[in-house]
Amino acid sequence: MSIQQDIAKLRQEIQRHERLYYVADAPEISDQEYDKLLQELQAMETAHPELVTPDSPTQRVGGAPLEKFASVAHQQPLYSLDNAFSLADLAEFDTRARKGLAAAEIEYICELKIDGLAVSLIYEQGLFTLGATRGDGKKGENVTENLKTVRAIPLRLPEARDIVVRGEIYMKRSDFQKLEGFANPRNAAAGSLRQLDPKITAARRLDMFCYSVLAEHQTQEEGYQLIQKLGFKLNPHRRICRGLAAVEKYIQEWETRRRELDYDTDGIVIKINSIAAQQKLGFTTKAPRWAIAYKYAPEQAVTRLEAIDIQVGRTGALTPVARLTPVELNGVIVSNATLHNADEIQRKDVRIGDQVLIQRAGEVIPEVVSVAAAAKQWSLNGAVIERSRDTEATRSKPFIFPKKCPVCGAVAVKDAEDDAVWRCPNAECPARIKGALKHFVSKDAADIEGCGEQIVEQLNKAGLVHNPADLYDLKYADLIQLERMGEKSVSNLLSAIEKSKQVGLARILFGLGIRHVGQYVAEKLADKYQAVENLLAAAEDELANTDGVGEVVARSLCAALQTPELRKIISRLQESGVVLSDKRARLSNALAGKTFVLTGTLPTLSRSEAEELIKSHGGSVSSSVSKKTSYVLLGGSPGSKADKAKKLGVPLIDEKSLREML
Ligand SMILES: NC(=O)c1ccc[n+]([C@@H]2O[C@H](COP(=O)([O-])OP(=O)(O)OC[C@H]3O[C@@H](n4cnc5c(N)ncnc54)[C@H](O)[C@@H]3O)[C@@H](O)[C@H]2O)c1
Ligand SMILES: [Zn+2]
Repeated sequence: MSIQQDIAKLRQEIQRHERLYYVADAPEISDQEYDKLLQELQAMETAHPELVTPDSPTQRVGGAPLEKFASVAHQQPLYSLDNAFSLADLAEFDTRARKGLAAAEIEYICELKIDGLAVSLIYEQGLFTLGATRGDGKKGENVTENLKTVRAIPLRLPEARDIVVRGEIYMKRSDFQKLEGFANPRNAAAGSLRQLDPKITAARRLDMFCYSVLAEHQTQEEGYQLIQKLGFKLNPHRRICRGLAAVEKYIQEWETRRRELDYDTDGIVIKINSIAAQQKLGFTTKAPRWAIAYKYAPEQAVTRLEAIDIQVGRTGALTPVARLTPVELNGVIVSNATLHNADEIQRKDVRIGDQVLIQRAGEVIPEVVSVAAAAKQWSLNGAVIERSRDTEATRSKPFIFPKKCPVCGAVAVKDAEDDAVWRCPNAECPARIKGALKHFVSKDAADIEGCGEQIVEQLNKAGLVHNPADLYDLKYADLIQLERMGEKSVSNLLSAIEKSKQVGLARILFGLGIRHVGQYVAEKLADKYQAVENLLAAAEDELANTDGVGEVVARSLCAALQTPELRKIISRLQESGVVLSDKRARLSNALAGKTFVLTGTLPTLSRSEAEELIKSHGGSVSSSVSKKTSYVLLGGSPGSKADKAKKLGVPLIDEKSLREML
């Protein structure tokens, strides 16, 4: 084959993966595999510059916009970023930039590279009027209605100005774990943002960090401070680094620290801080010359796949998990890896007994990347691993995805033909019951402290708890007989259960695990209906008219509320004294009569948690500082509210002092 044909073939292959990734939100290969293909193409084109075409993946950004949304032309293109896969690549970038700017040392700003998808937000006279995905960089999809459900996006700014802000939409790991069926949080974020029904987007709780603003300012950091003051959310971990050595230090520091974050990152973005310098260097067809993305190498290891277990979640989703011969992956012994779903197993042709390559990129749970039979050989840290499948001694067996739920034996079903996830449809399935109980007691729902996975299992196994209502019938005499339960733990558990009666309608509604009723929808319903009786009496079309609830949600909710099982549980909860009205649980009156204004990021509480905490102790929360404000609760990188408070002499307190007041 000629080099020309080789290049054409590789381009086609890359373009196919781009369509799968950007358009279908269903990548077939990992990002690292994709990056490798792109690097290969880049190397071939560098050797044969005459063969570069304008439509080559090395020359253009992203994927085509989906047709189901209206297309939006970006006023200024949304670029991609060039990559550095090593410190040597980075040094080259620094040298080039210093030459271009005739500078001895450059002031950079280093940021985490959030693994989500880029969007552009347009404000006119302070009003959020248009939000679009990046698309192919020049044209994106109009997803304004969906973006309006993202709480981190202000709908109106404190000033009536025209401004364009860009950033990354992402899904928190903790929220991703509550979902089933997506490969990773990025995928889930992209799939959630590109829903035709904004109510579904709302239920998924997306978040956003901003990283660019088209406005007048001298430095990148100044731009950030400007938009932070306007109420946008910025990642707090950015840092100004003077010179290459400082950048390298930042990169090293975050290599491990990023694991502690509640969101995936796939590298570090290094930008030149001065806007004048940025303008001087400009852009290539694909990316700015004044910024680069440093990508961390994924941690990989090779081991044997011993078995594939099927886990059954609370919604019945059957998730395959690989049991591995324990192996060390960057200091941690790993014995499980996710296989996502049946289609993934088939696509990768993963078989029991295979040597498998596992890796952990930004995420917490490692995944199976490929099997030895598919990649003829791998070289890993210098060692070459040969394929092993077909010798007599290591013959591996294809995995046949079970047609039945492995726990209860019910025949598995799919919600839709093209759905990748098989589900157990049996509401009485023990695995689903346990999953549902764990969900009910969890932090965002009834928040029964100390009632972890083990206790739930124990209570269920002992035949004491079958559904949420049973929890409130538990007696001291029942619990004290359980293994490992002393007097102290029994009374702690009982008082935690007692306390949970006051969490209010929204959380209990969420905790009941009704399909499509996430935290957001539950809050909207509680707001509108105030008491569970009103909700039970509501007709489907009335429910569908609720802010935040659409037809799909209303139908599933209405059907669920009609079932005698759920009605019974609700009435039993009520009889037990569980508050099923929106009256916020009053924990104390410590803050009665006090008004708080929140600004900046708090160390341990999210903004809504802080509001909740203040209200539950009798305080109130207001959005702007005035003479009537009692306290301004101050977090990291605060906005203009802090300045205003100082001017008016309103006391500033931190999270710790708030807790002390309680
Ligand atoms: N698996 C596949 O089949 C497949 C296919 C295509 C693309 N991909 C992956 O998609 C990515 C390439 O696409 P890309 O063009 O979006 O490039 P990129 O993700 O490497 O870099 C550009 C993007 O980084 C994001 N970003 C995150 N934090 C940022 C910050 N602080 N400042 C600026 N930007 C920030 C922005 O969305 C920006 O558009 C790669 O990770 C690639 O592996 C994978
Ligand atoms: Zn089952």
